[in-house]
Amino acid sequence: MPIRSITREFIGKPIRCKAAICKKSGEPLVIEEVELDPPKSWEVRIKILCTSLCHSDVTFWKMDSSAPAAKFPIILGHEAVGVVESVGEHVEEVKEGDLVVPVFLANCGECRDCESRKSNMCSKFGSGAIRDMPRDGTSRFRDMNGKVVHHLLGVSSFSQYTVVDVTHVVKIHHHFPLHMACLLSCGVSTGVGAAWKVADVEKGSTVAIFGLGAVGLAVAVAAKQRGASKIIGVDLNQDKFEIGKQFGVTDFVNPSSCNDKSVSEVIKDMTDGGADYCFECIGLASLMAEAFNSSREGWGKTVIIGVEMHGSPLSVSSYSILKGRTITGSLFGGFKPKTDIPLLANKYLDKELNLDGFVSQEVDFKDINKAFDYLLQGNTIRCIIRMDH
Ligand SMILES: NC(=O)c1ccc[n+]([C@@H]2O[C@H](COP(=O)([O-])OP(=O)(O)OC[C@H]3O[C@@H](n4cnc5c(N)ncnc54)[C@H](O)[C@@H]3O)[C@@H](O)[C@H]2O)c1
Ligand SMILES: [Zn+2]
Ligand SMILES: [Zn+2]
Repeated sequence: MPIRSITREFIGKPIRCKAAICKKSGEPLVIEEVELDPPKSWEVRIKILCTSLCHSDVTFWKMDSSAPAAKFPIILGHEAVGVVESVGEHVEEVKEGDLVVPVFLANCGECRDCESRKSNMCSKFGSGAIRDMPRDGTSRFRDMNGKVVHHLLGVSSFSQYTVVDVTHVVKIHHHFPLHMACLLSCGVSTGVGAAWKVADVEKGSTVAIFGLGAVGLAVAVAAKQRGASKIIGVDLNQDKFEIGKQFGVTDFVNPSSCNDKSVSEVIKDMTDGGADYCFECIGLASLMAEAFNSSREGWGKTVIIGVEMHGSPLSVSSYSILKGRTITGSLFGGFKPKTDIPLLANKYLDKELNLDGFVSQEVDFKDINKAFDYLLQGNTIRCIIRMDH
């Protein structure tokens, strides 16, 4: 049976499937059977075909169990592609068999923010139901003892099936390559959007990217496509220079080889006073400040993409801001998922945007913990997790 096909026998009923459950902060995921309810009104049940590990999953995985936002057991995973198995009442946008990308950011299309050109922060459903379903705050997953298992970021893709609110679902062309669709679900779209929509990088500009994971490399690809003259990668992993060159990185700074200078001083020297655009794609407040300090006085713009791993506050000098530098941030690169993912998909198909090279490993679902090992060891860009069905 082709993997994309769906069976109709569970429509309207709970379905039993395998999910990788995170039972405690920082512990390996455990693959177990769960029961998943049918979709309620405005919800979509999706058969996940493949998923991948974004650093934000690791941040939630590591979150201290005593943190107010922490809820265990939980099903992580928010970068994925799948096929619609069934839909709840009022769902007209997608139907059984459609290929869809679930996204952590809601896009209702009707609220003030969704209607504004200036925002992608859907104010009706918020910036991601961090836990459980956005409309009623309950979970659709239970373990075999009937105990609730929580959702993450409105997606929970580390499961053979998941239920997602329709505002978090984007339909894509049925023949679109699965791995690429998976990448567009979070990391790659986020990086491209940050460069194109948030920073609006222009031809000839200088760019500094802190962190050359999938997100940072996507910033590089997008900055190159806009004609940036210098794209400086900053990473502790020296191998990322050679890797980065394939994505448009032209220069490299390893913070551990800066001797007595700070990274920002080195970048200022390399850019005749500071980079036009700086991006933080790691998730550490100290590096967000360093990125900001690397930006040029007068017009330098810093975009925060990283999710601070420890929740630490950011401290920058107000005098630096007086000198005309700006600092901003974005979720999902400022893109509106429902309109911008299909646009990016078309740009990829039309060869206007080269997104090859992001998949560095593939593992079977049963080996999902290997994806965590690769990311923690720093030798991955994106690891695709193939779902078995
Ligand atoms: N804002 C959003 O919407 C959004 C979306 C996706 C990911 N993110 C965040 O973006 C960040 C990057 O995600 P990713 O999946 O590309 O991560 P990743 O782990 O794949 O890449 C991070 C890179 O940073 C480097 N690095 C780590 N610590 C460093 C340090 N102290 N100095 C220099 N380099 C260092 C690593 O070597 C690695 O190359 C994460 O914080 C993630 O949570 C945000
Ligand atoms: Zn992500
Ligand atoms: Zn909205």
